[in-house]
Amino acid sequence: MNAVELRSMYFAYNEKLILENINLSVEKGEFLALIGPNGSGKSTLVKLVLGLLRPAQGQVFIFGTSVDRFREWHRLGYVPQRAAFDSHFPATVREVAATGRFGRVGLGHRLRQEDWKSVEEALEMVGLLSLQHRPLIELSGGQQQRAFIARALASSPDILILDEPQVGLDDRYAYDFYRLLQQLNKEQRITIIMVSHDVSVVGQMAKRIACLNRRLICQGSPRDILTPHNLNYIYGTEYSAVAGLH
Ligand SMILES: Nc1ncnc2c1ncn2[C@@H]1O[C@H](COP(=O)(O)OP(=O)(O)OP(=O)(O)O)[C@@H](O)[C@H]1O
Repeated sequence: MNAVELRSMYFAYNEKLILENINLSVEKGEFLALIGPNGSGKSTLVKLVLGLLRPAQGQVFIFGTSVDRFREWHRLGYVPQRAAFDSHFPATVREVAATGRFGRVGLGHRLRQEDWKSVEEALEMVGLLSLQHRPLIELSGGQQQRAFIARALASSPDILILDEPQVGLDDRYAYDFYRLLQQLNKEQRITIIMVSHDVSVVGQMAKRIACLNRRLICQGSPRDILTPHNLNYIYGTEYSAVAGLH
């Protein structure tokens, strides 16, 4: 059974076609990177997988169940684009991470000891346990980013979806962060779908890459996909030169 499957999926905003005939399967335990130029529909595709948007045509399945009938949303952890965060949210790091647990226990229910244990484990994983009682607004941008990753991990998800998570992370944390993602994928078998522009990182980490530009223009192993020809097509010549792929 696939973790995620999109079948002949179309999506439009106000009659403007954004995604066209998308067929994409993500196997359980896979690490898939989604790349494509600005405005190519990557975040939109992610929102369709999360059930936040509904396709105009076609189907989305999560663990074999159509999104219309899927109820186990706590099995999906989501780290949205940084711009979507409200960094003035008046809460501590621990409280922010704990909000991720409510998908599992249900809103309005109290977190029990084992739930707090999962929250603390998530904070430990992202290296924020020692800062857990600090207000989020007192943290650096990179630390805030890690707090939101802890929130996604607090529900012990089977699928982790990250939309350009590296934006705002400085190099030191980016390295730890990518190591963490690999650990989660390899040791805990969490399926990862990551939207990223960082071609060199994607090439090292992802098992498979899908390139989007309204349609799915190619998918395959990093070796097959990250060719100068494809990168020129997706991003233009300068980009592939910067990425050192010539
Ligand atoms: N709420 C919305 N209403 C109307 N159009 C939208 C909306 N959100 C996104 N779009 C449009 O849909 C297209 C795809 O946007 P999307 O954010 O999915 O692209 P993306 O590949 O994630 O881009 P980026 O790399 O810049 O983050 C863009 O043309 C965008 O302007």
